[in-house]
Amino acid sequence: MIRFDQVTKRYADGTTAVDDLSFEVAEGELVTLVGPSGCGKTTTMMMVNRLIEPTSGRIYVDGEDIATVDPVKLRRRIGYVIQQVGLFPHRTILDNTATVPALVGWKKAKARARAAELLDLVGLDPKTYGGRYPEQLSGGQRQRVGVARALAADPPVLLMDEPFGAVDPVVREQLQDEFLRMQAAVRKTVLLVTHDIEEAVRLGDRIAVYGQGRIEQFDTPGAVLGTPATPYVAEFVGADRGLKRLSVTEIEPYDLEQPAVARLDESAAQAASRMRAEAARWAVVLDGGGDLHGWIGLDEAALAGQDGRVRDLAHRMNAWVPVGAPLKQAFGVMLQHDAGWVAVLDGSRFLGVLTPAKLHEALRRSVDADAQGIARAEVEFDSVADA
Ligand SMILES: Nc1ncnc2c1ncn2[C@@H]1O[C@H](COP(=O)(O)OP(=O)(O)OP(=O)(O)O)[C@@H](O)[C@H]1O
Repeated sequence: MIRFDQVTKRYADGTTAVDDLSFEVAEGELVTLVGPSGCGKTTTMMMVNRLIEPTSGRIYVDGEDIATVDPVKLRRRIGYVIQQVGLFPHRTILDNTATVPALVGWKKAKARARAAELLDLVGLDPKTYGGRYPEQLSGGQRQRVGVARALAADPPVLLMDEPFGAVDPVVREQLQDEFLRMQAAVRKTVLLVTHDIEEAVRLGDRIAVYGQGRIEQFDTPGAVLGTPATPYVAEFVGADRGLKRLSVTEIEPYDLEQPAVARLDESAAQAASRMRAEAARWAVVLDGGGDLHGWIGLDEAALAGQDGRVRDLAHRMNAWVPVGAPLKQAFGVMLQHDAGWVAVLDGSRFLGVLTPAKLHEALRRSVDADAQGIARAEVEFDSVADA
């Protein structure tokens, strides 16, 4: 959908901002451009909507050489989101959002209806926020309006330059999540510039890691983290690679441990004897269909004995995550509930639990899989003890 063919940009003072760049972004793909300040990310992006012209080379959008397309017409097909959102201070949020459709000649009512729909899409109720002015919104809300506005004319391509850079980390994570949900629905072809490798990893289908004016590696987040192509990339990806990997490694059934199980309809004594046999101090409580009901401790089960029912003694289990969620989420839930383990569910069906040791093992498996170029399920090692 977007193709760079040997593109070089040299500024008048001799600075080579982008040097012989070739890469391709597929339709519906989200590619993040990441690298240190001054490496040429913004220059790359601004050449796509012809705010900057390349010195040599060609750029194609949807198969068309953009040098032959009128820049104004080109920009109508390309949404642009920047960090300083640049909303018009004297126009309402609704009118700000409707700017581009109005420019391209939509009727006012249609443009506004579209704007309201988009505000809704980015999580701002148009009834509440549509009539406000930019200064009456928080930074994060303004950023969302910026995204809504860029999408208003339904462009197939979206360029985003540090779109979440101006907000605090908590809001940023929230905006990133919302953006991913939205992108799953609208499937734009997106180029997104960031200097934050964590953001690049969370958002990108693929990541272009920039060195000085060049792409050092262009690959999936897992590959960039797992097998950096050059020492430079390894350095950039950083020492806390394990932590970053937590956000991209998904929980699989083979990562899980099978704990002792108590049945909802059995007696506490039965449950206690099974826990003793398995040297377990607690058991998960499942119903007849294998759905998670909660958990029960050995001591309380033993104390209640024959007269106690598991059903009456079970505690609610709030520390759970769906299978396929990133390890980071499981880790977060563990910390949030101060729990030594989290249950992993497929819908409501119980699959197993993730303990800190299993989490560590899953991470190691992921590192080894990338190093050996095989699937994570195929990695074999003995136990966490020899890690
Ligand atoms: N108009 C210009 N004239 C001369 N040099 C420029 C001009 N614009 C950018 N540069 C230089 O080109 C290089 C790449 O700049 P660019 O803005 O693309 O980097 P970036 O990776 O987006 O950086 P940042 O993350 O700081 O925004 C830098 O060395 C910059 O100083």
